[in-house]
Amino acid sequence: MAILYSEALAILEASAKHIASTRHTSDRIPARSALGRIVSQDVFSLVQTPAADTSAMDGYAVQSASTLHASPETPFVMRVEGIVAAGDSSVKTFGNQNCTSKRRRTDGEWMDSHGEFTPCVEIMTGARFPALYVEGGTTWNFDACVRLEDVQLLPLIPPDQSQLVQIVKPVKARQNRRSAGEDFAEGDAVMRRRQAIGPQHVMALASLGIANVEVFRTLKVAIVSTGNEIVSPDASAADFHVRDANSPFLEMALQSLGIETRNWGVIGDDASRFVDIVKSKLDSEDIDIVVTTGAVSCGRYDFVEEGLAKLGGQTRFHRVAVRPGHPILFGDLPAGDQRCAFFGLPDGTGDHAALPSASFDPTDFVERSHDILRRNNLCALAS
Ligand SMILES: Nc1nc2c(c(=O)[nH]1)N[C@H]1C(S)=C(S)[C@@H](COP(=O)(O)OP(=O)(O)OC[C@H]3O[C@@H](n4cnc5c(N)ncnc54)[C@H](O)[C@@H]3O)O[C@H]1N2
Ligand code: MOO
Repeated sequence: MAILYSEALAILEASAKHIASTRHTSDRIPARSALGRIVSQDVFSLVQTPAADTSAMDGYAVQSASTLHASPETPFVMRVEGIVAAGDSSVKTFGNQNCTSKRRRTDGEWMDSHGEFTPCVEIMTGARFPALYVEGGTTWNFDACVRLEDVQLLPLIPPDQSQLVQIVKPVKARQNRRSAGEDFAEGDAVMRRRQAIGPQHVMALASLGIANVEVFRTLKVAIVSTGNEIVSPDASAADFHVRDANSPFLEMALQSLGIETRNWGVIGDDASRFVDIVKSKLDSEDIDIVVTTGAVSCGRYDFVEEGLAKLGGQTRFHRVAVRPGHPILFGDLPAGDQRCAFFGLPDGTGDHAALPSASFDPTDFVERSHDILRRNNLCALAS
């Protein structure tokens, strides 16, 4: 007796949940090998990046407030006190020769109201902003960067060849300054559970020093074709043979979802041989779902249900009141000390894409198990 489609879905859901809950679901793997994998838990940043305020441009770190009156008519002149590049922990000052403070031009032209040159520091893109700079009792806060292109170099001044630079418009507060934590602050979510890892995530994780991620285990699906008449696609085939078209289709369909597949080959219409092969394969490898094609109808050689029982498996449903795909069988069977899911798909090429999820996320697994029915065009309920 066939059961209703809705009943089949309910059974599938309950069994899939049960199976999923008894199997280990996630792996911890290097982020750099995790492309396409699904994270099984939220990933949070433990640090901030950038780690410190950095310059977004090559130019000069200046105190913006002191440049307020810069204009083409009244250029604002600064003396370059040092240089800082990405990777430097502090400013390299030009030393005594170039850094003697409070030098004055006799005409006072390039001095501030105290008769001193305003300091600045040459800064490279990505360099940390210099800390507060104290010179002769004055504290300078280099809060902004003026681009190299917006600065004019003036002739070096003897005797120590100090470099003076001038600008002709004010610099805005924090101009060209990237804030610490601008990309990620400490505690920010980098990825959310069930997100697929893309190249951009690998980049973000790398920038935060997160080397390993917890991902849902990739589902492993074993595929078995049944039938004495079935031969491999590359075999020479007599007119009573049928080339195995189902397993290549299933392999490709599953692999396109990132699922690992194992092809256990063609097994003739022989329940005992089926039992031996499936048992020894399940003993040697952790498989989540076994999918067979053929041999689920009611003919003399349709042995799959019998084979499943001999393996200690249980049929949860066999035959759903829908066409095509009417004789579909679903159950589970022992696999080591756990149980794995079992789908016995009916015959014909192409009309059954058993497409469970790429990952062993229990919720996803259930949804994707439904797809096995849906993609079989089983949605058209038969009466
Ligand atoms: N008396 C009844 N007979 C059938 C019924 C029924 O209710 N009463 N249901 C029919 C329906 S519906 C279907 S669907 C099929 C299901 O048959 P099986 O799943 O048992 O499949 P087989 O008999 O093994 O093969 C049928 C057909 O498909 C070809 N085949 C099988 N495997 C492959 C493969 N890997 N690659 C290519 N082709 C394959 C096989 O050679 C047969 O031609 O049962 C109806 N019968
Ligand atoms: O159920 Mo069958 O041919 O109708 O797939």
